[in-house]
Amino acid sequence: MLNLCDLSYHPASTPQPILQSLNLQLGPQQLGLVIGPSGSGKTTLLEILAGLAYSTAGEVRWRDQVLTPEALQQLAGLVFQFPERHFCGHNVLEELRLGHPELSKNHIVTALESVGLGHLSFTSEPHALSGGQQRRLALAVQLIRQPYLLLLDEPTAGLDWSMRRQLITLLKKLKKDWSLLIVTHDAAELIELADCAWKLDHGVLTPYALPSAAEMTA
Ligand SMILES: Nc1ncnc2c1ncn2[C@@H]1O[C@H](COP(=O)(O)OP(=O)(O)OP(=O)(O)O)[C@@H](O)[C@H]1O
Repeated sequence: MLNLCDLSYHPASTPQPILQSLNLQLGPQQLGLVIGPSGSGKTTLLEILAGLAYSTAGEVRWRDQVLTPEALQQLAGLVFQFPERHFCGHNVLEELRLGHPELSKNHIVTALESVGLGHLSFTSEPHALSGGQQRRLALAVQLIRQPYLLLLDEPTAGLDWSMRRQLITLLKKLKKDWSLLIVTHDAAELIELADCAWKLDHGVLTPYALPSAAEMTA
C-alpha cells in the first residue's frame, strides 16, 4: 500500500510550491490515475515517487514504513514519457540487461512474455521496433527489476489508436500483479482501467469521481 502523507515539493527557486501537501493512497494490485494539465506537477510527483527527486515536506510510506529516496529507487519502476527516446542498448538483450548483467536469459524471456513480446529476437534493435513494441519493451525494462510499484508518465502519448488499445489491454493484465500509478493529461481511454483517480491542478491533488460502469458503456 502506497501512502502519501502531506507530500510537498517547493524548491527555493520557485515562489509557489510545485506540489502542495498531497495525500494519496493506492492499494496492492490497484491502478491509480492522476489527471492534470501540462505544468500541474505530474512528472515531478513521479520523480519523487521513483526516488529521483527529493520532496521538501511530508512522507512517502509503503505499508506503514517511511521510505527514503534510495528505498523508493528499489521499490518503484518509472517509465518516462516517450521512453523509447531513452533506449541505449544496441539490441533488446542489451536494453534489458543494462545495469543488470547478471540476469539470465530465462529471466529476460519471462519479462518479454509478460509484455507480449515473447516472440521478439534478442538481437532486434530497440529503435527498429514499432511504437507499441517500444512501449512494451520499456515496460519490460522496469518489470525485470520486479518493482512493487510501477509508475507511468503518459503511457499512451504519441501512439495510434490500435497501439493505444493494445497497451491498455496490457496495462489491464499488469494490474493483476502490480500496483500502478499513471499520470496523464488526457484520461479518456485510461479511465476504464482506474480503480481510483485524482485531479492535479497547480500542484493541488483532489479526488476525482470515476464514472460508473453504466456511465462508461452509455
Ligand atoms: N526543480 C525545479 N525547479 C523549478 N521549477 C521546477 C522544478 N521542477 C519542476 N518545476 C516546474 O514545475 C512545474 C510542473 O512541472 P512538471 O513537469 O511536473 O509538470 P507536468 O504536469 O508533468 O507537465 P507536462 O504534462 O507538460 O509534462 C513546471 O512549471 C516546471 O517548470
